[in-house]
Amino acid sequence: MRVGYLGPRGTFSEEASLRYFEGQDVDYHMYPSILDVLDAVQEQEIDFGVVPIENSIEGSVTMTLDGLSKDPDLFIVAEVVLPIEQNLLANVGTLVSDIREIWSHPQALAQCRDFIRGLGARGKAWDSTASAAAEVAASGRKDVGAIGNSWAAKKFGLVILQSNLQDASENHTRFVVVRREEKALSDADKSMLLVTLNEERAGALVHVLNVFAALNLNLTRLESRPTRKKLGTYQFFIDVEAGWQHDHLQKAISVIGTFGHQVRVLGSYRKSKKI
Ligand SMILES: O=C(O)C(=O)Cc1ccccc1
Repeated sequence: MRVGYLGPRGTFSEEASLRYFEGQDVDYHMYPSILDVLDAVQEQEIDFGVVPIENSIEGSVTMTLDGLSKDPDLFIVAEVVLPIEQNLLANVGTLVSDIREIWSHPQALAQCRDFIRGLGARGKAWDSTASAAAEVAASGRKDVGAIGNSWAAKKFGLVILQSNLQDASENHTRFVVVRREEKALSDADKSMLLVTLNEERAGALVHVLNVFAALNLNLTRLESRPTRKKLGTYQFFIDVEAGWQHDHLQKAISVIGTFGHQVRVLGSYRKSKKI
């Protein structure tokens, strides 16, 4: 089975993939961006893609949400929640006080905003934490550092100047495992829906939410993203504690449909246990 994730070696996405597929016969493929992973699933270059979707400090990975909403063939079949420990990585001989720039993935920079400001350094965005680490190593510079996984330090010959430096000690990222065709798992106990309202009218969202409440369906997340059609218009990503085949969820989807709104099931899977 072919599994793709955001590379190069040493990303948090790699860690999530290895943990989720541990013990299985897997041929791993790395891609330079999250959108490339989703495209590769869509084009069936790989069977599964593993992408980050949400972080406890910084919130949604908007690139993933937008990629999922754009592509009607993608389906989430699992989630993996990983503890994230951010580290300051640098070339041997670098002093923390000499660091002027910190390179990393935007999610990692955001998780360490206070730390970076405290150093008086500037952040610079790369496609992944590990690509930032690789670039720091290749540059040989002693006035830059990278923020990332301790695995990346080993892979690129960097030293860890400081560990566990994210702005809140509790730091978890939820990754999702995506495949192309729908595969409804009979033991799924959680689903992700994408609701697009057909009109803007007072109470439209409340009516949708009331359907879930009336059917005793617990919502664990509600995230809005712009429709990209007009300022002030949104789509809603809704996580529900019920498998896709659950009677109540089927009923909710059909009732919301009768209101004229669009509902797409983005995935259905078993709730992750924290690793
Ligand atoms: O860049 C990485 O290592 C990723 O896998 C994306 C990411 C960045 C920060 C936290 C979790 C995932």
